Amino acid sequence: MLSLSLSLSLVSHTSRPQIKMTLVNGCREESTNVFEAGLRAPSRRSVSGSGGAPPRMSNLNFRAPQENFTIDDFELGQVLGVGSFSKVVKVKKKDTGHVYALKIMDKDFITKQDKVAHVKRERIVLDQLTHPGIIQLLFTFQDSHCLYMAFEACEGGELFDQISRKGRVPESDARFYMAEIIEAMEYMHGVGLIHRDIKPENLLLTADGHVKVADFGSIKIIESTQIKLPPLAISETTASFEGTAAYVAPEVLNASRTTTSNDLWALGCTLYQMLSGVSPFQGPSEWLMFKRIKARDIKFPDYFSDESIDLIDKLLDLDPERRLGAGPGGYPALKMHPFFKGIAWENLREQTAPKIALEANDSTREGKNSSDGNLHQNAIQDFGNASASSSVSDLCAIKLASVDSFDSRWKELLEPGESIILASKIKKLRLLTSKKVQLILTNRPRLFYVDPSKSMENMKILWSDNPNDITIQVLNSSHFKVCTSMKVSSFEDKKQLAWHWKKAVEGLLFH
Ligand SMILES: Nc1ncnc2c1ncn2[C@@H]1O[C@H](COP(=O)(O)OP(=O)(O)OP(=O)(O)O)[C@@H](O)[C@H]1O
Repeated sequence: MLSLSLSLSLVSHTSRPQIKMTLVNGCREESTNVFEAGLRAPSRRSVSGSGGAPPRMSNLNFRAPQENFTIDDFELGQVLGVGSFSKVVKVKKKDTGHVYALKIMDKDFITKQDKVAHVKRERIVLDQLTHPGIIQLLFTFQDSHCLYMAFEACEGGELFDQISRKGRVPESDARFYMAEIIEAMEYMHGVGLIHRDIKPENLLLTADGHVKVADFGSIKIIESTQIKLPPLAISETTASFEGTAAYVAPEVLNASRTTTSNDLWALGCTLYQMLSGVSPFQGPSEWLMFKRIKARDIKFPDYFSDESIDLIDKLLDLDPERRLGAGPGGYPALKMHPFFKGIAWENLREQTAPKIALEANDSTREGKNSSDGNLHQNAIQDFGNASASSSVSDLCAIKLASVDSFDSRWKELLEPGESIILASKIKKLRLLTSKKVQLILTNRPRLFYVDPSKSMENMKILWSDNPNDITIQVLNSSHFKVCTSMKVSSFEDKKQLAWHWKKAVEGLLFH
């Protein structure tokens, strides 16, 4: 069993702040007791959508109950993901054996980061949503340090990881993922909710490969919404501007009214990224990315089919009112687009989803077909491994270690007991030139690089002595900076693993 103090320390590190934009209107909360009374929502009318009506919330009862559990009621497993202000860990309830994804948030940290409203909104909104394509909140609890939200576990990881691992998602797979995302978006928009952060990192896969939309902290509700939020939480959503730079719609940059159409733009970017491996408006800085978005400066690779180009083109319409799905034809028009030919919309969740690509070098899972249930079996077995391990950062390291392929040459560079967490051949950028180096992160922790064309002894250490003296600044999915008090070094990872580097380093901090 992992110690709680260890498991919570990582929460105080932001993992994606550089690309995530948040300009909330600054309401601070009087309390971090966001899971408690005062968030009473009156009962609602039923709503349309294939997931059925949100539950009625009479008399303050949350559908996902506030339990009196403690963290000791759970066996902790692997880290499933690290968010800007949370860590999500796979847990098993000791008495029932049920497995959940437990989102753990440090109360002090979310208060300091002004994220209380974000957490509260997510809790209240998720409680009212019922759709197979939306991550389900099951229960919450808290202790004096932390808030805990238990979700159904999406063992297949992020759609982002599938894109990274496959390089590009085959069009038939992208079609299926798109159909499932569209069904969930139709439901969300139908109940008057704008997600505002649709992107491959927030689209999670179940063990059998079906998509679920996650991360409802940035939502905004439209006037006719059927979602109930307490007055304070409503005001917090009206004067805010949130999202992720690469997927943000041009009208958002022009400070126009937020509409459901913003999510359709992000959906177009997501399809482009699935099919090409990269987002459509990449740029070395946010400013250049925004310039490209506003100019709709987009280039389609030769291998894109005509149908996919046409669909992306129509989702990335500069006019939000003409965007496919938002225009007069609404969702039916979007679903009838020729790209979706062959999709049987009526029973997507019963169909076999695309096969999940597992992490390279994952010997325990390799060769196993996710759809045969083995992934789930392995996930359960993870608890045994987790208990034997000494810290959450080790677990995070285990997850990240297999991101890139390792070469026995680098082992010569290690000290006894030291092992590689992440290694990749990437470009070290200088002012006018660049050179290819092997960047290596180890569990000591140590971050160094070597020039493979030169002697192995000639390693340059970027970080070793002071474990907390490092920040990884991600500029976009391929560019990042390693910042220590001594120097700043810039890198370009063509495999788009910038976020993996950040996650891997942060997984080693403060334990
Ligand atoms: N139910 C789940 N099952 C599996 N993994 C999950 C689940 N929920 C979240 N994760 C993983 O944890 C990561 C962080 O979760 P989440 O996005 O909810 O956190 P956050 O702190 O709100 O982050 P951010 O706002 O920066 O995206 C996700 O990107 C995902 O990889």
